[in-house]
Amino acid sequence: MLPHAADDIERDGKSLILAYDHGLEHGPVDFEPNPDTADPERIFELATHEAVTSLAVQKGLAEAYYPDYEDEVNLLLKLNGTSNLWRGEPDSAVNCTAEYAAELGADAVGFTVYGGSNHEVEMAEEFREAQEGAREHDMGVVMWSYPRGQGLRNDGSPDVISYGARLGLELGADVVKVKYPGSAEAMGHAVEMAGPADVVMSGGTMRDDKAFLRNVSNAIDAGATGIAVGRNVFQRDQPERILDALEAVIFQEVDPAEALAIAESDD
Ligand SMILES: O=P(O)(O)OC[C@H]1O[C@](O)(COP(=O)(O)O)[C@@H](O)[C@@H]1O
Repeated sequence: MLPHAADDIERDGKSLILAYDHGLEHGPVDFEPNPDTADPERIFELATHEAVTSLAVQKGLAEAYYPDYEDEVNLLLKLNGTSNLWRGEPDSAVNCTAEYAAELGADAVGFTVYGGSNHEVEMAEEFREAQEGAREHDMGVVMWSYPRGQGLRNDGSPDVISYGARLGLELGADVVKVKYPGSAEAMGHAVEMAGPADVVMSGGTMRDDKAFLRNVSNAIDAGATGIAVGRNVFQRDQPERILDALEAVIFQEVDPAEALAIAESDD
């Protein structure tokens, strides 16, 4: 087996990926709850929090901001992305090569694959190029494995999410990012299907602290190695506080209630 290529974006085998590709994927609406977060500088600063094992951004933000943060932040460069202005069958334009990601100092590359979309075949071919390019440059590969498309009735069902986790393993990802399937049991199945690939849960839309941390804790108990989270951190009034709590849940495997108490005592 290949040496674990994702070590550079993990801490003790666990990850907290701070995702900040929302300006492309969803647009400015995602910054409205916490307007300061429209400024990428705020998020690069946030990514220096010790809980964060990598920051996932698109090429444009990496070019503009990463040179000032390369000593403090691990870069996970997304190589494809789509805007919310696109109304077609799920697809994602490749906007960066693995070679250029390496030139920008990336520790790993990120790539979205919409299994089940009418564009699945070309997306898998594009992923091949990204994955093999990453191997040449010793960068880890993180797949955003989000099955969806007109042929899929329930893209949030545990079976579909487990299939997405397996796609990551089959196509050569080191880390597969999947939506939380709703229970620890279902997450455990996804983890099992991913075999040696690590599975991280996606953050999702804003939840209250306890419900959110409970899902993360269940995912960790089920064998997930962490989370890739955006809105559930940066849309909060105090993003650092939830990072403190996530650090306790993910890396110390502390119960969510205790993790929140720790975060409050740090205020
Ligand atoms: O395609 P969707 O479901 O709208 O979500 C895409 C977004 O979700 C993520 O995968 C995770 O972000 P969140 O934690 O905010 O859900 C982002 O990287 C991406 O922008």
